[in-house]
Amino acid sequence: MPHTPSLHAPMKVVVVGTGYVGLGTAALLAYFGHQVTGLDIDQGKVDMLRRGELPIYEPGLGELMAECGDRLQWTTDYAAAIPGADVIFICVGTPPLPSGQPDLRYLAAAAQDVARHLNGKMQVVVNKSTVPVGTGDWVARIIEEYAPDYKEHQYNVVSNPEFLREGTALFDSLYPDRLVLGGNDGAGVARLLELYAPLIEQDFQAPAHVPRPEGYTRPEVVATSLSSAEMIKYAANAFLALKISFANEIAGLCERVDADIEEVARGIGSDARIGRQFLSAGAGWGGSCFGKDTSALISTGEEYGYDMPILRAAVAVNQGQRQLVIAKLQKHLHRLQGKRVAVLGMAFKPNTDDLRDAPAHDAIARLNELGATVVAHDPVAMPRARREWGHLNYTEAESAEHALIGADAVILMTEWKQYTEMEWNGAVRTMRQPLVIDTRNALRCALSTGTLEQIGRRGQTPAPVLG
Ligand SMILES: NC(=O)C1=CN([C@@H]2O[C@H](COP(=O)(O)OP(=O)(O)OC[C@H]3O[C@@H](n4cnc5c(N)ncnc54)[C@H](O)[C@@H]3O)[C@@H](O)[C@H]2O)C=CC1
Ligand SMILES: O=C(O)[C@H]1O[C@H](OP(=O)(O)OP(=O)(O)OC[C@H]2O[C@@H](n3ccc(=O)[nH]c3=O)[C@H](O)[C@@H]2O)[C@H](O)[C@@H](O)[C@@H]1O
Repeated sequence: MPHTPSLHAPMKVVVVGTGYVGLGTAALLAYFGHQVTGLDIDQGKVDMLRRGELPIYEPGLGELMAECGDRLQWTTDYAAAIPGADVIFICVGTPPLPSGQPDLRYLAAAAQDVARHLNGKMQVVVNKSTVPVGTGDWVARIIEEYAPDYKEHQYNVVSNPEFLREGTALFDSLYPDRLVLGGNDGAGVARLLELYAPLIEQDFQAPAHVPRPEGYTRPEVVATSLSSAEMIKYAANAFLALKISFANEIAGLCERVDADIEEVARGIGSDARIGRQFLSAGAGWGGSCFGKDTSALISTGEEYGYDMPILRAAVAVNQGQRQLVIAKLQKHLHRLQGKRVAVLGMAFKPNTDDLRDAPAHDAIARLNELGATVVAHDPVAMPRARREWGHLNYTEAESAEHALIGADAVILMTEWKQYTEMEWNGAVRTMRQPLVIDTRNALRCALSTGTLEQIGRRGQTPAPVLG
């Protein structure tokens, strides 16, 4: 059934940067009935999008975009897109520099190009990229400097941080817990409240493939100053990262005292003050944001002479989890030189092709250093790994089952459903040595032969047979 957009007044929106966040934002706003132009400097990405192809893997995104029809356009041309826009979202990348601070050069370039083409009427520039506190004010200064006919108060900079997770981006965008809008003058925030009215009031027809969850009503609107909004984004990611690191630290102690982290996490998470989510022990957090954002917060503290020992510890525990994966292999195989190790999962988490700061990368790199032979598989990220992981030494397996044949060990790095639901007992029989390192505590079946090592749980040697 064709989607009927919300009855709220449509606006003209430009989304600068068509990565994970830009595409999610563009699709959401077009779905609500706004006229959206996605703008990127990468001609290849824009060409793909114009052909109806997606440059990233994100479940359901293609379907949602297809429902938006002509309300969604793509361009590389600032001069054509910016003058007519009511609202301009900046969603460019802010990757980490070796110092830990985010690299703001893409943001500066985008802000300058936006400023050059502002039209002299009230337009709102929204910063959705994750940026250090104070960056919104800096963007306002860039606009002041580069807008040809800048007049005080005509342009408004608002911070609207993004909280979506890759792999569940649409669900997170359509049914968020909160909407954070930070601005130093009410006009910009007021316009965003109008823009987001369908989301705030939840008066849109839920897409068939991303239904509204039972009991969900609406997001909480958190209106703040510009700098508080910027801080909220970093503090939220830092808290989630440290919650995982805490679970990993307790998991280490569980292994030593013969307790089970899965039981412990359930037991503490059922206290509503703690909450069940983000207590899964494993190979540690990865992805494009937790590492980058914890480092950025620590280095902002350093800038002000303010130490952040809790965050530094969360980062250190996370590094330890990555080494633990190899230590568990060594515990059973000892010298890894010449051993054949299968790695299942390359993306940093399931349902994405994103390889940024993926724990699998560090595992393969270390196995290379130790002289092991690596056979790797991922359901969607292998083509991307071919482009981005050329410095690593591994061969691709055509399937998970193929990866296991003749292997001395298999490491489950990413809990893709294909892997957790694989017929493990049959597959391990094709291995040279049936050693399974499940770094995500994702395998629920018991192995009839061999050894299963998990994180913070008792190993199974030999495992009890189920069924
Ligand atoms: N990936 C995620 O799940 C989330 C990311 N964020 C934040 O959102 C921001 C964007 O992240 P991603 O979407 O992952 O980035 P990305 O790296 O996937 O995409 C960034 C896009 O910006 C484009 N770009 C760079 N400079 C440009 C310019 N001057 N003009 C136009 N386009 C330009 C690039 O070509 C690229 O397509 C970052 O600050 C990130 O921390 C926030 C929440 C979630
Ligand atoms: O700023 C961002 O980019 C985003 O970062 C995270 O989202 P994302 O990185 O996509 O994925 P998560 O689901 O948070 O997982 C991050 C990492 O933590 C790991 N993780 C997650 C949960 C858990 O309990 N244990 C655990 O090890 C995952 O395997 C993954 O490597 C946040 O969850 C989003 O709210 C935020 O918008």
